[in-house]
Amino acid sequence: MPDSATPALEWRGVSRTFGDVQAVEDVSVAVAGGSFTALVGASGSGKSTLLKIVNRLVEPDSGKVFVHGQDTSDMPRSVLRRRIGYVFQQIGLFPHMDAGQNIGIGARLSGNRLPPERIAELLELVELDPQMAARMPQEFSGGQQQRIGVARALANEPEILLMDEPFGALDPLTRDALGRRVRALHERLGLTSVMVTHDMAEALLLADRVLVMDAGRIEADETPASLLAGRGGAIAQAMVAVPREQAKRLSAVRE
Ligand SMILES: Nc1ncnc2c1ncn2[C@@H]1O[C@H](COP(=O)(O)OP(=O)(O)OP(=O)(O)O)[C@@H](O)[C@H]1O
Repeated sequence: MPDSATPALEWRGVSRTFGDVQAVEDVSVAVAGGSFTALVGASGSGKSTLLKIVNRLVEPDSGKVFVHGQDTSDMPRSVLRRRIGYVFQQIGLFPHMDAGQNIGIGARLSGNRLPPERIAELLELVELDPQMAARMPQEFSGGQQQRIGVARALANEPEILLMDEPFGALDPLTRDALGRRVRALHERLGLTSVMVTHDMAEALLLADRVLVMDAGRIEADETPASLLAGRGGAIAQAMVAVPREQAKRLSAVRE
């Protein structure tokens, strides 16, 4: 039975190569239930692969993933994916399906149908008008589309929400607002969330814990406060320096 001492999610000695590329190398991390973790790193550092291994979009070469102490390699993929909501990079809505059908796709794939009232409830959860269920994806802005992506990920009432660069394609204002909304939803629904981002400022502002990846390995595992106090090593500090330098340069701008 799950209990609060068992991590909600754990990678244990997980590795994966693609040809000559070591995408993920011997990663062991345990994520506490109810926490919001950011996975930060340069392009190609292995963040997406680490996330995809959780719901078995990618299988590891070695190592295992546990959800509430249960070995995921023993679970049918459909059962695993019902317990884990996944927000894809580049939104990934089906263009020929309306918003409601996109939100209900997980249920449909497992032979069920989400009732219209549940679709309306999910749209309201991400602060969209329930009347919008019949609109096609291209009739929404990028930020609204990504909110539909979040509603879709939450449709099965998952315990864990994985987000792969969810705000990557959005303008900074929308990105900031949506980040706050997602953090508020995380609290309200009692989720365990892991979010991949390139953006250290976003990670520092939204997460309880920041994992820094480099060349397939976790190079730092710190709280935002600890990173801002200078800990986590050279790679993490080089990433923290970017928003800090920008803030300094902005505060030096005079009329
Ligand atoms: N299906 C695949 N086939 C071949 N190589 C892959 C595949 N998926 C990932 N890789 C390689 O593994 C490495 C890690 O990729 P991954 O997508 O996990 O990195 P990332 O940190 O998420 O990058 P980004 O921030 O650009 O999305 C990269 O060198 C990538 O080219």
